[in-house]
Amino acid sequence: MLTKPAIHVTNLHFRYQDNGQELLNIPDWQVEQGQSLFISGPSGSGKSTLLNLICGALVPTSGNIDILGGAFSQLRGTQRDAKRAKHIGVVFQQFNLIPYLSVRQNIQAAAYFAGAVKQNLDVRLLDFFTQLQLEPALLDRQASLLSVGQQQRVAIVRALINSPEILVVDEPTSALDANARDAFMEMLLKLTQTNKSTLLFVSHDSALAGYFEQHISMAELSTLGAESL
Ligand SMILES: Nc1ncnc2c1ncn2[C@@H]1O[C@H](COP(=O)(O)OP(=O)(O)OP(=O)(O)O)[C@@H](O)[C@H]1O
Repeated sequence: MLTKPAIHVTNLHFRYQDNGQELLNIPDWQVEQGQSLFISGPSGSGKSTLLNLICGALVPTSGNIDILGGAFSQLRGTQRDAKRAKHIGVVFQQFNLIPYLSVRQNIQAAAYFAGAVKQNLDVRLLDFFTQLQLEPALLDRQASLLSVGQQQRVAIVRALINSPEILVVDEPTSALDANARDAFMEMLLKLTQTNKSTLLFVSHDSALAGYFEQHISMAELSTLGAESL
């Protein structure tokens, strides 16, 4: 059975308004559903920018990004926000938890923005906490009081709580030592496989590529489909 690609990028060009140079030029690129993909590239090559475009925090200067077979980057802001909340989980480099809210409130906020506060939210929360070896008592702790490792795991729970089809992860291991990094990667891969999510993971650390089914560099992305233009 043919399934629609999780992500389809066509003729994408991107430049920051206050920075004249074109940063991204991706002619034609698809990511299939369920795939785990590692995107590497040196610092400044546009990895975080690409993820921000895919999750709709930025819009292309020109070109299109479709998500799950439907328009995404072309949608108006609120529609795009709603589609992101429903279908895309994001783990940022700095985790971006809301510091003055409790862990539970941080996760509930993500469920709320997806438009469906699921009845079994608490059950799912506790299940994730068990899998990630997080104490349930942490649920009522203020997010600013968590250790870096705890913040990272809570950020994963928040990203996965709505069972998104697509999980986008930006360099989450830079603050970890080698053992903690390996444990984190195994946990992330296991959770995304259980969830059957498409995983996009960016890092400048090519040592992590072995965890993924596919690996592409930012330089290769710029040439995909170029011959057919
Ligand atoms: N808001 C912005 N306005 C203007 N330029 C920006 C902005 N954000 C990033 N840039 C520039 O765009 C380029 C790509 O940045 P980006 O953060 O996407 O790269 P990266 O590959 O993720 O880097 P790193 O591995 O260091 O995180 C850099 O030159 C950066 O200075």
